[in-house]
Amino acid sequence: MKIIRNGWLVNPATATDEVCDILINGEGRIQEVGKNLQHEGADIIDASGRHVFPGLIDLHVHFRDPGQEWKEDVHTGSDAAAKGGFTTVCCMANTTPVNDSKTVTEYIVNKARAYGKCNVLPFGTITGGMKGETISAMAEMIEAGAIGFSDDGRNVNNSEVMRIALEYASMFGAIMASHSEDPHVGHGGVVHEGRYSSQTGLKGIPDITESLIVARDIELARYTGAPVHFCHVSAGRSIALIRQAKAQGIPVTAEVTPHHLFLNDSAITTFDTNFKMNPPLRSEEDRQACVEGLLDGTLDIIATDHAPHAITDKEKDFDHAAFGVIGLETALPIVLRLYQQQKLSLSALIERLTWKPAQILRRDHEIGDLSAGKWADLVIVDLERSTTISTEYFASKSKNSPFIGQTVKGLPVATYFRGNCVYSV
Ligand SMILES: NC(=O)N[C@@H](CC(=O)O)C(=O)O
Ligand SMILES: [Zn+2]
Ligand SMILES: [Zn+2]
Repeated sequence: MKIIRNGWLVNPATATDEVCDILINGEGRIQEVGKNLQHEGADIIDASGRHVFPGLIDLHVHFRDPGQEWKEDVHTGSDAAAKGGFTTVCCMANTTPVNDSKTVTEYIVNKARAYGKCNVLPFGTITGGMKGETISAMAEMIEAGAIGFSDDGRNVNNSEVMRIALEYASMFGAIMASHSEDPHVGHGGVVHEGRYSSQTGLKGIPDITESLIVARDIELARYTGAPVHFCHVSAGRSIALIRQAKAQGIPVTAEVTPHHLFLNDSAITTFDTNFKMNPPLRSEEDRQACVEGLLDGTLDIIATDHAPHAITDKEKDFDHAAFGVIGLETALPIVLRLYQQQKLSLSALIERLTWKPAQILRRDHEIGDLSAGKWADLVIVDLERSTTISTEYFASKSKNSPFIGQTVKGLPVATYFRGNCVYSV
């Protein structure tokens, strides 16, 4: 038994926002939450002066396992998650081979379970081989532990394939995550099409590359009644469409990344390839629309799109460098700025990293909530602790962060997964 003593508990699921104790049983579940809890022989973890949040949940990471383990693997990805305060992450299927079978799904689930630092819940592909042509073996992947489907990294171009996939996946209650990118509009682009693409001469990807497919998938969700989740929304136009769809009762949800909330395309004038990702950093107006969308609930959750790449993939000229940035270790302190700037209450912010993603995952009966009976997945945070992010900061195998050099405040000091300490400073 353990008692997390005197931490300031922020638990959005129960609207708890006060100092209390958490008693954890030998199974790793919460026995009781309350004031001055006592239990003979329990280990006491002093959290006074610290905050306690449910373990963070990330609906969008790339762990490169199997196939590109030099960039990341399930173990180092789990280490990065634990360091960032995440106890559940959902890994995308664009591995080598892609996860379009129960074999790959089982491999990931078993490796993550054996390591035991966090839940790693795999996405399977929407289409066989991620080729966009045929529906993948969804039923067998669900049975093996997949939580949803996505061809993330690639758009599903054929609208009929997407329509059938939505209908089929909805029978399992699985998430269908749309990497919305028209393959032709802005093809070959590397940065947002606008002032800075002209200035730098880099080929642009316009905002409509995203919003055209967001519009299509909203129509598919409306027509089929099957829910669609939008990955890494970056453009103001997409957000306007999602807002309108939600007002009409169409079943859509959406995520936004820390980098699209806090960076804009002016960063690319440095030609630093750690600012290259897909979708690209967009204009300041788009960035502000992302913040607005998060504040008004159009964008439901924050997800990192943690996309590790080796130095050799990034130390290239801008046109040839890989798309993607890591995010697990920096997400919490970066988005805490919204609280520090008084744009969002701490509880409302933490809800977007815990309770809301648990609901989208349909796992809210067991995670994302620190109540009696739930898993003791939690993070203890020192809101005053600060650091300047450097390459040494990362537990991830890759160092491709756009936040290197930035000073952040509010860091995890300990992470508990199923009652076990998996990270501490
Ligand atoms: N976001 C990225 O720039 N890259 C991702 C793919 C993706 O999320 O679309 C990757 O797998 O590297
Ligand atoms: Zn994507
Ligand atoms: Zn991704």
